[in-house]
Amino acid sequence: MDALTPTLPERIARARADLRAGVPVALDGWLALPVETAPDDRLRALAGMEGARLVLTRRRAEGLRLPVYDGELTRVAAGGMAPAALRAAADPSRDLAAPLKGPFEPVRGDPGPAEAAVALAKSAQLLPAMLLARGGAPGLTALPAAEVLRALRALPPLPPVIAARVPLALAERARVHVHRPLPFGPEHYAVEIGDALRRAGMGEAPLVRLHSACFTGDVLGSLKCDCGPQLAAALAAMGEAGAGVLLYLNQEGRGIGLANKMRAYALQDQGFDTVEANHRLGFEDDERDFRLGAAMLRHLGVPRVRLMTNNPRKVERLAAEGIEVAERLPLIVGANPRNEEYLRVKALKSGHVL
Ligand SMILES: Nc1nc2c(ncn2[C@@H]2O[C@H](COP(=O)(O)OP(=O)(O)OP(=O)(O)O)[C@@H](O)[C@H]2O)c(=O)[nH]1
Ligand SMILES: [Zn+2]
Repeated sequence: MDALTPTLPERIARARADLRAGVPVALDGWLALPVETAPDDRLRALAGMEGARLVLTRRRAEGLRLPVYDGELTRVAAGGMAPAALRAAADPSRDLAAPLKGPFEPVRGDPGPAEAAVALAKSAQLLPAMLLARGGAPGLTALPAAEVLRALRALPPLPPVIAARVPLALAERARVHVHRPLPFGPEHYAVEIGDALRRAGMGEAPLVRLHSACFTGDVLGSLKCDCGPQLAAALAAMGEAGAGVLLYLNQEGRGIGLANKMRAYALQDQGFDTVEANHRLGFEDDERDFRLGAAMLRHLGVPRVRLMTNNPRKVERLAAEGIEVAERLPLIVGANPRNEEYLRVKALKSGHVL
């Protein structure tokens, strides 16, 4: 392969853009099309092709009361299925409007590229519902399914691009570092407070916060969660200590993206809790990859941390990646009557320590 030929990770980046644009991707002789973004005529065309099937996650299948799955996926025959029926099966925020779905006929046997197709949809932050059929078309991004799965599980290189001083109201001596995943993906930010990096170099364990993006909480001041107050309290504590590192990971909505988080909120308005809503959409309750945080800490030269979190999974994930968590500091702020239930469910179902 020469230097001008796109590598597999580069072709995967291109495939993610294709899927968001509603363009199918070719996987091992199959076409894979996301139900969420595909235009109706394209869904109809694929549903008319040989072997047409709808691939959903087990989570979504459970929501549809479809007790047919192999492993984490469900495949149902989709030959001739109308676009509206496909969309209703894919998108539970339509469950109230379109309560009657099916009957569905399970597809068994060789799963083909089903798993890679769903993994690509998730990595494009689309609903994990893919229409598959045998065939090809000119001009499509073509990928080998098994290698796609391996590549999507791997941690991308996350080099720092640039850093500059940004004095903050809560911590005047602050620098913002931008880290950019290669070849392509959302950038993540490290906010360095005071002389945290110098002190880390001398063996001290600085205050560290792994914060996941929450547009509604961080920017709008939403009362549905505790993100905004946690962000402010972490920065204030670091400012006071004169040192700290806040990693701002662009994993909105626990990794499902803002559109899906709003779908989850719509389901929560119908009575589902934060975990159930994720499952109903076809996602796991937490789709974040905390290895990103560890990679950024390694780049910054911070091997030991005092981690501000109530989430034991963050401690475990960092430790598994070789970052020593010298201490876990609880970060309990921002409780209010509107997020009482949300915090209770996180403690009950996601193991958060209150
Ligand atoms: N899918 C989904 N995401 C949510 C919901 N409420 C908040 N979030 C997201 O949850 C994440 C909260 O992140 P953090 O505060 O870093 O993590 P945490 O797991 O609560 O752990 P600690 O705050 O460290 O104790 C953000 O990405 C929010 O956008 C929800 O109801 N559904
Ligand atoms: Zn939030």
